[in-house]
Amino acid sequence: MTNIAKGLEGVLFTESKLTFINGSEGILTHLGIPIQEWAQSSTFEELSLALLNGQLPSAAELAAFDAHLKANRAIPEKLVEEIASFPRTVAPMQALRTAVSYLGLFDPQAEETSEAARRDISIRLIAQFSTIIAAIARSREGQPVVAPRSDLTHAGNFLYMLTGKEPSAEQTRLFDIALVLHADHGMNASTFTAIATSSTLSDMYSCVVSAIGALKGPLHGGANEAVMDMLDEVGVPEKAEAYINAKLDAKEKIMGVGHRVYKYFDPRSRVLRDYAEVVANKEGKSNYYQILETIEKVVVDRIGSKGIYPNVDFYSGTVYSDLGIGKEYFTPIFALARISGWCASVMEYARDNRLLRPDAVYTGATDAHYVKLQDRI
Ligand SMILES: CC(=O)SCCNC(=O)CCNC(=O)[C@H](O)C(C)(C)COP(=O)(O)OP(=O)(O)OC[C@H]1O[C@@H](n2cnc3c(N)ncnc32)[C@H](O)[C@@H]1OP(=O)(O)O
Ligand SMILES: O=C([O-])CC(=O)C(=O)O
Repeated sequence: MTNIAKGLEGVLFTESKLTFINGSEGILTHLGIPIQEWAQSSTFEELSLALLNGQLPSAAELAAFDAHLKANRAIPEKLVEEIASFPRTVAPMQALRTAVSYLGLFDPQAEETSEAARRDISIRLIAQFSTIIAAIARSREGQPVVAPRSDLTHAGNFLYMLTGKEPSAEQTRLFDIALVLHADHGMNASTFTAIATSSTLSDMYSCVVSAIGALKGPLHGGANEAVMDMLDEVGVPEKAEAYINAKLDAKEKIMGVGHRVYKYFDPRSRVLRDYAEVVANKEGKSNYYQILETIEKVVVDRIGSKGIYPNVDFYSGTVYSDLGIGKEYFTPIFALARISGWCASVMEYARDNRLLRPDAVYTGATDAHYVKLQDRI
């Protein structure tokens, strides 16, 4: 019998020097450096450059990259107007997909696929995702779009554009850590989609637009918003245990748990849980954190033996929510971080490109013949 790798599980299709994951032990490294060290000591800007370059940057390289990002934060006025004209009912990820595609129309380099062009476009996309997502959020909330500032970090400037207020150093740092944790994750569905598009020698904007579409689904990046829906449905911590037991009894999936690669705790979920706990204890306010604690316990007790543990989406929403961000923007924020991984992975694959084209076992009709429309019953 032909072996089918359903969902391409375990299929190795390329080599990469960017990200390593040991799913059974819950280990994640970028360039060999543990994710906990990136979260503790680095910044989103530095990790993005390290992924694009395949090595840790020097101080001068990082300063030049940072300046380049800052200089590219603004988006065309026409795009701001277009975003403001989107119907309010449009989901932010729909808006992001359309806005990034539209942005490409203003980029004279958009159709170029040389390494140098891909790199220039990547830097612009990393910088401009932030401005686009903030503009989408402000417009949906009926508020004026806030122009980017060049004296703030990537994380700080995003929060500033989103809320119209300069964030505290603590808020900026927390958000920066969340961006670092989400920046890259090997051959996940959206990165794979970006690479599949790029493998046809298509352009960078097409790769990224395809990736946004893949990230949007609730089995991937959309799970962070779905977790928040679940928390709102549970309402109070006392109801969490019965709620999860009922879902599991009904063989329904719990959002924010389970992962194709991790069969143990996702290390990023541990970092985010620690921050969520600190915020909850300090502010004494987070019902959400207490509900998640209970859900985690029930899930690990009941289906941990199947390798189902909290993933990165499980605690990220509480962190964003503590920063005052609405749940509709959680998945675009995932994209705000993952754009670096998409671009770096596309560039890495493009250096040794081969068209991606898997196959299916044919199980349809054989020996059939065309029947004229009028003769069909
Ligand atoms: C950033 C990210 O993309 S991280 C993932 C975000 N997605 C989510 O949080 C959505 C919820 N999780 C899931 O749907 C899955 O765990 C996925 C899609 C992430 C990975 O799934 P897969 O590797 O395809 O595993 P699959 O869906 O085949 O499940 C395997 C078994 O685990 C169970 N399982 C998997 N995830 C869950 C879950 N979230 N809740 C309950 N049971 C689950 C399945 O029911 C199945 O059980 P069975 O063998 O008894 O039928
Ligand atoms: O790797 C995956 O399958 C999902 C993903 O993007 C992540 O966990 O960050």
